[in-house]
Amino acid sequence: MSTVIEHIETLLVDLPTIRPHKLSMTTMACQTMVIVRMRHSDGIEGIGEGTTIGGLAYGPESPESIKRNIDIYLAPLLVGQSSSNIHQLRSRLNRHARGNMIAKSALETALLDAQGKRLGLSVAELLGGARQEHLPVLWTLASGDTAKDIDEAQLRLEQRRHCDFKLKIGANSLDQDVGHVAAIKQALGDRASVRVDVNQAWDESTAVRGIQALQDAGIELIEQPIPAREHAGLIRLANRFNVPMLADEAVQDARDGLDLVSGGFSGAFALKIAKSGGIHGVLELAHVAQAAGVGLYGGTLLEGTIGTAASLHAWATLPEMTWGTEMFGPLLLKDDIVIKSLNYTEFGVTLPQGPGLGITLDEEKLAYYSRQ
Ligand SMILES: O=C(O)C[C@H]1C=CC(=O)O1
Ligand SMILES: [Mn+2]
Repeated sequence: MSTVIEHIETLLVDLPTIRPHKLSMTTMACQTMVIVRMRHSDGIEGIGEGTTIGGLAYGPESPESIKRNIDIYLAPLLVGQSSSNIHQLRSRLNRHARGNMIAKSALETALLDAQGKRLGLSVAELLGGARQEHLPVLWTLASGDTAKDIDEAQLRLEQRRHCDFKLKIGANSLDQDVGHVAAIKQALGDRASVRVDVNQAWDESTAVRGIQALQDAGIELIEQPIPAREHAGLIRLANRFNVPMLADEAVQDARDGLDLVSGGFSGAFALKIAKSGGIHGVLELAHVAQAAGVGLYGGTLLEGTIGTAASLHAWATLPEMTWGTEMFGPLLLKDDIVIKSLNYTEFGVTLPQGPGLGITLDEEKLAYYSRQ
């Protein structure tokens, strides 16, 4: 008899951050992850993670909606189904439930983790094999204080932890933001690549002024300067400036990617398993980008170790990414819920080894940080 999905459990896990993390739409002191535990009839458990930023501040799914929608709508679509045909299970979820991409991503991760454990293969091997085992990782400077950000960057450089930095701007006035970014770039000089993420905070005319000033200050990449839906505006900005644009909230999946490139967008796409409903969806977007000559960037919604590992297995199957990755989520958290944390060395992270994700839950820590 074939293996079936027997039970799906979801847990809300709250982990404090090492310092306040200030974005244009929220300031985080804690990260909430939805952890999925999926038990199969052969005794194997697959784990997955669905995580967003700042409750409902970042996007239309909150941790609580992810958990409830899995429990009430998505899990019943999977329980009793055969475990191993992941494409069929994805179609079933998409046929019966719209949206909920983060929830779907968490479930697909758990399916892939279980299938890998069953076959004795890593998730990257299930996807055809890893082309890279060590991926570059940037760090986001977002303490809200210029001097603190400079100290943090110097330390990360000395530790050989990170040499690329992304600054979160858009919460303050344009002049304040430009002053902040230029001061950090000047302090770090050629030792570091400095990029910004505006998280949709500007309108197009503010963006024109802001990007010109940031380009003059030596900033290397401008992420999502204007609202997600303004594709035409993002294309205009990409064509107007030498500094490249990185589409993040504007590009959820392959369809968005196709719209942008067919409209004349150039630059790069931030890939996130959470935006695209999981690993297969995000690889579809990556393939559109590759075909169109758009650069790749491995993005995060600040997931913990499970979601970060799942993303790394996906990125590992791609050729070297033009803009590296930002898979630093676990480093922003004070503690972890896994036995062995990811290994960050030499300005990057190593792909975890072993069957499935290569990650084992720490039951005590999980119980301690889980919401009652
Ligand atoms: O890119 C985003 O919009 C979300 C996230 C990634 C890094 C970070 O600090 O926030
Ligand atoms: Mn972003």
